[in-house]
Amino acid sequence: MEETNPPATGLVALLGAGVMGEALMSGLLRSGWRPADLRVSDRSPERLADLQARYGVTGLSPAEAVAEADTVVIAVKPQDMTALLDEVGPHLRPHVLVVSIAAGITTAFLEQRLPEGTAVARVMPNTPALVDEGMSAVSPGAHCRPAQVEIASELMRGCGKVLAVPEKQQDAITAISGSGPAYIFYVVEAMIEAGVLLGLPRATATELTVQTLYGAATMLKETGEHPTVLRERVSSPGGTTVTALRELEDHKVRAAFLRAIEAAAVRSAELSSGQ
Ligand SMILES: NC(=O)C1=CN([C@@H]2O[C@H](COP(=O)(O)OP(=O)(O)OC[C@H]3O[C@@H](n4cnc5c(N)ncnc54)[C@H](O)[C@@H]3O)[C@@H](O)[C@H]2O)C=CC1
Ligand SMILES: O=C(O)[C@@H]1CCC=N1
Repeated sequence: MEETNPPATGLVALLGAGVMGEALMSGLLRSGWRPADLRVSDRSPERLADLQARYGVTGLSPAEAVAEADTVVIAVKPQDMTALLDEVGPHLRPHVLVVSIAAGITTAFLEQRLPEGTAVARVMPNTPALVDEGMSAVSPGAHCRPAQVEIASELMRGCGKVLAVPEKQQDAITAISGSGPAYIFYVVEAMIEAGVLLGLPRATATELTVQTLYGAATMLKETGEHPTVLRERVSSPGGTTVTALRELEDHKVRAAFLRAIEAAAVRSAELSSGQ
């Protein structure tokens, strides 16, 4: 039989199979890992049974899941991290790589709660991983070798793009690309509401908005043009676009984005201290 599993990750344990855990797991399965390469754990037995039924993966307790794992991916909420680390720490294999995707949780936080010398990597992914269009940023901890950064990157490449970054950038990255899909969905909601306000059927307003977003994102990605250039091309002198943009400027929408994203980064930095 053809060997499709990238061997570097070895057996992967996923702890916490909620929104992001499932996105990552399904990305791995779509990109060559087999159900037998994965051990999955979730606090909710119903959730675990559902994932076992849909993906054919093996569901276990956290301690059982990590016992034979070469790579452990932790995808629980930051508030659940300490209890989980205490539970699995004694069961980790000596040369394991621990990859955490929890917002705000630093590699130092993880290293302090895991056996001395454990290799950890901090990763910030986002939900478009569900459709293989994720954006992940990977940072190594003190004991994580370059080859292990590559293993963490390989895991994330299963569902999108990956950047290796210094850890000091992670709070800003969490605020931009980690939380970013929510800001875009929020803008989309507002545009659809505006269409409905103008009398369009909701389905029509939705189709117009979603395709416009998709087209604009594709232009940004494929042309490599600066967004200002692309925006100016839409704005005819004395026309509709510039009239709308003046309203956005009057309502300080750009300043609101700056404030909002700054607040998200501050919140990310707070999460390691358990607030
Ligand atoms: N949702 C998002 O857009 C993103 C989330 N993240 C991070 O990913 C992590 C997970 O977030 P979501 O998937 O949104 O949350 P979620 O609440 O959907 O999933 C967390 C899962 O962990 C399970 N869990 C909690 N404690 C556990 C334990 N001790 N053992 C096993 N399973 C346990 C829960 O039952 C739940 O299914 C968070 O740390 C978050 O900061 C990172 C990037 C994006
Ligand atoms: O809202 C949160 O805390 C997580 C991290 C990035 C996206 N969702």
